[in-house]
Amino acid sequence: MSQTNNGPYEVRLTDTTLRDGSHAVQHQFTEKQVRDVVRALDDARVEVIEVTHGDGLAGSSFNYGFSGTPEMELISAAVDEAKNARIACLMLPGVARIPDMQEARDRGAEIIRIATHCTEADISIQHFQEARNMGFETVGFLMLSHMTTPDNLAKQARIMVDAGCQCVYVVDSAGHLILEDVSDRVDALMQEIGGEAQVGYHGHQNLSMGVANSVLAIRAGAKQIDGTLCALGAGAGNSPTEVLAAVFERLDIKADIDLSGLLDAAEDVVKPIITRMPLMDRSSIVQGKAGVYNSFLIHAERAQERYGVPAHKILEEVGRRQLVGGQEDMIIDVAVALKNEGVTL
Ligand SMILES: CC[C@H](O)CC(=O)C(=O)O
Ligand SMILES: [Mn+2]
Repeated sequence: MSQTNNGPYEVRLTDTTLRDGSHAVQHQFTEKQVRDVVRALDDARVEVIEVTHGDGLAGSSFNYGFSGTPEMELISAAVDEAKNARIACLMLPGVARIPDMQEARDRGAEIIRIATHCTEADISIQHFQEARNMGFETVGFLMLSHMTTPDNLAKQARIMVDAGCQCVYVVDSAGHLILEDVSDRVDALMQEIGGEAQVGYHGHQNLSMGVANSVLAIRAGAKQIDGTLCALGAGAGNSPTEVLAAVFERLDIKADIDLSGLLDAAEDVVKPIITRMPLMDRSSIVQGKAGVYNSFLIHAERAQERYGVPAHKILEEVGRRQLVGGQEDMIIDVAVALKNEGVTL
């Protein structure tokens, strides 16, 4: 049962338009776009801006999709452009390696966010230790957090904190969590690590819950919240940063953000860049309902084109099989199996 902390609440917003939003533009952000978005976010007093390939450092690959511009160049441009904001990078152990973190650090990134599946925190231990040695501020991402219980999630958070992590996020990678699903998880983490580290929340919009879930996360003790401008992100997109800021103002949640600057950033800087608006459509709602990793949407759509099997049917079966990040190739298996069963467009 969730325990609600009494306010007033104070949070740090991390904008991940230039990392999670990278999925929505097929990893084709240009240096100019990165500079424009960083300048707009920085002017609106956003404290942390994440810049990396959508699948994290070294994500540019045949499997995940190649970057249009090398991410290290984008990181340097972001560092150069930001006057006050600090630049964060995300990495998945096994996709990126410790030297990749070092290069991001050398280029001026100050925060590293290390992501693992929600039951696999142990693979991040050496990365947190090394990150602290490099002088990074550290954040842990427990992805697909709906796939384990609040108690187990708290045990995984403990592993990250013991390794040197300073804030562990409940990451709703599938946009599957609803209300108390979030506050119960944040609460469990607060009880386990609250005295030593912060708790954060990263939401997706599949079931239209990103902003409401963020508020409940804050009321349960979360101090770091993620969003993206115009909700630009994998699958259905993320909790929109500009909506979070507006709701925070209404609820007296202190984030020290310039709301009108953020609205301009969303409308005038990010909207014109978007080639594909994140939508709560059939496929992404199915993802939210079935608990499917948002980054799988593009892969399922590609499989639809290639095998003539509807993407939402593929995603439903992916949910049934409980596939997790890193198993993108299994989407092909699912498409072929459904085709053989006669499931077609
Ligand atoms: C590549 C890491 C992953 O996509 C992190 C994230 O944003 C999520 O799980 O939602
Ligand atoms: Mn995400």
